[in-house]
Amino acid sequence: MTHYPFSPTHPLWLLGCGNMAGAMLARWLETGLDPAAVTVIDPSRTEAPAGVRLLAAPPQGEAPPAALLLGVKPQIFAAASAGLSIKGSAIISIMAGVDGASLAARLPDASAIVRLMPNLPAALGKGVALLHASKGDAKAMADALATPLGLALWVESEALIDAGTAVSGSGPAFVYRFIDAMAAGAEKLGFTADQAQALALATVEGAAALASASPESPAILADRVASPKGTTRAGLDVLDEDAAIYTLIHRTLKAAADRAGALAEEARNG
Ligand SMILES: NC(=O)C1=CN([C@@H]2O[C@H](COP(=O)(O)OP(=O)(O)OC[C@H]3O[C@@H](n4cnc5c(N)ncnc54)[C@H](O)[C@@H]3O)[C@@H](O)[C@H]2O)C=CC1
Ligand SMILES: O=C(O)[C@@H]1CCC=N1
Repeated sequence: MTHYPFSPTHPLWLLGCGNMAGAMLARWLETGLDPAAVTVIDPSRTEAPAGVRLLAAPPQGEAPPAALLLGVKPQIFAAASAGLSIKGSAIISIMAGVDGASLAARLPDASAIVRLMPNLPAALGKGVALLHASKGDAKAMADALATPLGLALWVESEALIDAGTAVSGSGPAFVYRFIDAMAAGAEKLGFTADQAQALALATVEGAAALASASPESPAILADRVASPKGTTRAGLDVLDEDAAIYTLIHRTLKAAADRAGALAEEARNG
């Protein structure tokens, strides 16, 4: 169980609680966060986890929360945060792109601002949380929120949050695409759709688990699978032709990271 620095009199508010903030909240509650310490502000939710207060709009006339998690889309951040009273609160933003300077300009009364870039496997405690301190000191609070999500990693350079948004924030989608492509290939080789998906998923899960447990790098492990003149080498020769897979993944990550920069601009104009 994690010790969370929140209570009904020292609360955590979530502004926007959809896919990502919802996954984080589920994990926090599962690991000991007191639901009575949490308020979800989200106009399209009809229910919240047991014991969590649900509001359609920011409460008026209440003391500011200890921390406010920004879980809305970057494009609606400006509209959604208007009228929020957060004097002295710590802000934890999971929004892609929106930089610390924009957050500070929009929420000047915040005592501290942390950018936290999570990913969806956080729901299982197998996610990644990249963190960057933009203003003030909310390290202990942010650590308490990040650690139960999986790997928590602070970065000095804010640019690495955009880079990490591409690698670990968006990354699960790229891995899912690989699994889907492997399953589609397996179907073409004769497996049923169900068999193909099960094979692809179990292979990726097992390969990742072994890579985690092994002192060897993934590059070495690939060579371990490949017997000289065997089946794996024949397949790797296709993936490696003109560094095809490296080039494709680099272009994929670059496009995602560049989009984070563009989102920042859209949020500023939103
Ligand atoms: N989905 C993912 O895997 C990841 C998402 N993020 C970031 O998380 C944020 C949310 O993304 P998702 O959860 O995927 O989107 P989502 O659309 O599932 O969640 C956004 C939530 O904001 C709510 N909302 C809309 N207007 C609001 C308002 N005026 N006040 C309060 N709440 C309002 C919506 O009802 C919705 O529940 C984005 O900024 C995104 O960049 C970051 C990392 C990973
Ligand atoms: O696609 C997006 O913009 C968000 C940020 C990282 C994952 N989902």
